[in-house]
Amino acid sequence: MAQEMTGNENIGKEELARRPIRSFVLRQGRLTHAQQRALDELMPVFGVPYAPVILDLDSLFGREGSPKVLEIGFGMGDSTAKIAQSQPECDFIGVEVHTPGVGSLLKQIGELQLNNLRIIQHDAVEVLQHMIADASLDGVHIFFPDPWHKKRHHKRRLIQAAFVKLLCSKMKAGAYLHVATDWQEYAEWVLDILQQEPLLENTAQSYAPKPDYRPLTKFENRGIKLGHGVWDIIFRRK
Ligand SMILES: C[S@@+](CC[C@H](N)C(=O)[O-])C[C@H]1O[C@@H](n2cnc3c(N)ncnc32)[C@H](O)[C@@H]1O
Repeated sequence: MAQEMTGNENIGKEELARRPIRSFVLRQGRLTHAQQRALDELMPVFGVPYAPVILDLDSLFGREGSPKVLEIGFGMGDSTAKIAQSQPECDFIGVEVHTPGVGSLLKQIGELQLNNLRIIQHDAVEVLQHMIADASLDGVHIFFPDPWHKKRHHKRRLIQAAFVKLLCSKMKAGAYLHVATDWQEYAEWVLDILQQEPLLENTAQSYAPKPDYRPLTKFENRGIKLGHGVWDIIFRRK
């Protein structure tokens, strides 16, 4: 995952100048038949269309008081599905822009019959701003966000001070924010930004041990065998 997306050439210079800086570049991904079928059949059931209207999360999941966890950038959704399956008492909202990933997670929702997971296919910044009520989240997962290695691309990194402030406003007191990355320099960047946010406190001295609920991805397993590191950073909302 410490692989930089190089799709900038897909965006016209004018468009780049006009639009706000985003943490992703939309690429045309190929869909498998199974992903397409899942999109056709399950998106109407488990997808929440983007609209600038605050969601009532209890009615979205049809139950009151269950912990609500938001995941940003779930990729192909393998960890998301495993976590939702292992924590049936929690409700999960996964946000991702990449269509094959959305299809992949919908397919897993169907196979595993997960009722505690909903998907929003849209920019997570706008979802947070316009769809998530203040102080409504019990947890936030951001696993392997695009590291945007090059210095001139650092402004595209999802984790920025203003974004963290936005997240804090949506988190309940005591809620957790869990970021994992395999890029050491991004880990240091994240740790530094989270430490500077007065509404957050670190749950560890610096990096946290990997909690059991975050599954080891195939990619991560391979990396560990090659001696590569993964850093978990877990802060709590005061
Ligand atoms: C490197 S991938 C990691 C995927 C997954 N979390 C994993 O661990 O395999 C980062 C993902 O974040 C998504 N992403 C980046 N910025 C986003 C945003 N602002 N809103 C929604 N998704 C975003 C990208 O589309 C990409 O799929």
